[in-house]
Amino acid sequence: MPWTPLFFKLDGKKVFILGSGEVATRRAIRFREAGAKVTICGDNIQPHLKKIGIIYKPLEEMEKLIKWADIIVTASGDPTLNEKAASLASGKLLNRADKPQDGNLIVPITFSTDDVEIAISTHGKSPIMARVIRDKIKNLITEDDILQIRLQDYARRKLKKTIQDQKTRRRILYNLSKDDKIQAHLKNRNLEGAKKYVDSLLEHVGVS
Ligand SMILES: C[C@@]1(CC(=O)O)c2cc3[nH]c(cc4nc(cc5[nH]c(cc(n2)[C@H]1CCC(=O)O)[C@@](C)(CC(=O)O)[C@@H]5CCC(=O)O)C(CC(=O)O)=C4CCC(=O)O)c(CCC(=O)O)c3CC(=O)O
Ligand SMILES: NC(=O)C1=CN([C@@H]2O[C@H](COP(=O)(O)OP(=O)(O)OC[C@H]3O[C@@H](n4cnc5c(N)ncnc54)[C@H](O)[C@@H]3O)[C@@H](O)[C@H]2O)C=CC1
Repeated sequence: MPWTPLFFKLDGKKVFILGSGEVATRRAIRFREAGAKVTICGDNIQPHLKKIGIIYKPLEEMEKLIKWADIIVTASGDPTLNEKAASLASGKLLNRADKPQDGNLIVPITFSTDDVEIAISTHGKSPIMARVIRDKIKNLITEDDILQIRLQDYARRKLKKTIQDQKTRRRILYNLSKDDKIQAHLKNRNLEGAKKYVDSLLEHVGVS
């Protein structure tokens, strides 16, 4: 399988989107919300996109814009035009919304909270099923899991400051993740109590 999932920091990245229909608009909003500089070529200019800083350019500038961009999205309804843009984008990050297997970037369906982010792809086989599976997984994540993430974050920050050896930090963190008293605190939604208990445990190993 030539694909691997990654989380990519889009802040400041330059994105060129060909097309201005449903899919192009969805991509533009998603990339813009992640902090990218987004330019679109298309005939369906939408004022609300301009308001969030998405720039519209005429199709004649496509070649120049593809050179400028870090990421190119082909999402027009014209297969020949999409093909042309894709060939100009050779060597760059390319999302073929129209022909996924010919690009090198797939936009997965996601679900995120402050603490966890989940992305699902069916390798372009069924976006509808990607959504169904995303919703199933979403329902499996409990409040305990979220609190446990916050507690691990608390403990590992503390450990990183005081314990040099990563393998030792790892062992302690695994133990904390299985600790019955921590789990009881988290069941009672008592994150502060769990943190205090972690503080007391860490004091025993010389971490304060
Ligand atoms: C490869 C990918 C493009 C990429 O990487 O950019 C891709 C490709 C294609 N989708 C097509 C069709 C549909 N896509 C949707 C919906 C979504 N599609 C999304 C992602 C992706 N779609 C990527 C792969 C994700 C994966 O790997 O699973 C979602 C998850 C995210 C998003 O788009 O933001 C979003 C859910 C949004 C939500 O639910 O919130 C629906 C449903 C609907 O519209 O209601 C339909 C109609 C039903 C159907 O066709 O299944 C066609 C045309 C096929 C044809 O010609 O008939 C192609 C091209 C092709 O397959 O050739
Ligand atoms: N990734 C995804 O989730 C999906 C991908 N698709 C694929 O993406 C393509 C676009 O889908 P939608 O946005 O739903 O279609 P749409 O019909 O809403 O938009 C197509 C856009 O392309 C523009 N366009 C068409 N021919 C053009 C030309 N010669 N020059 C300039 N602009 C031109 C149209 O003006 C329009 O803005 C589809 O052809 C399909 O292959 C379709 C549905 C979902």
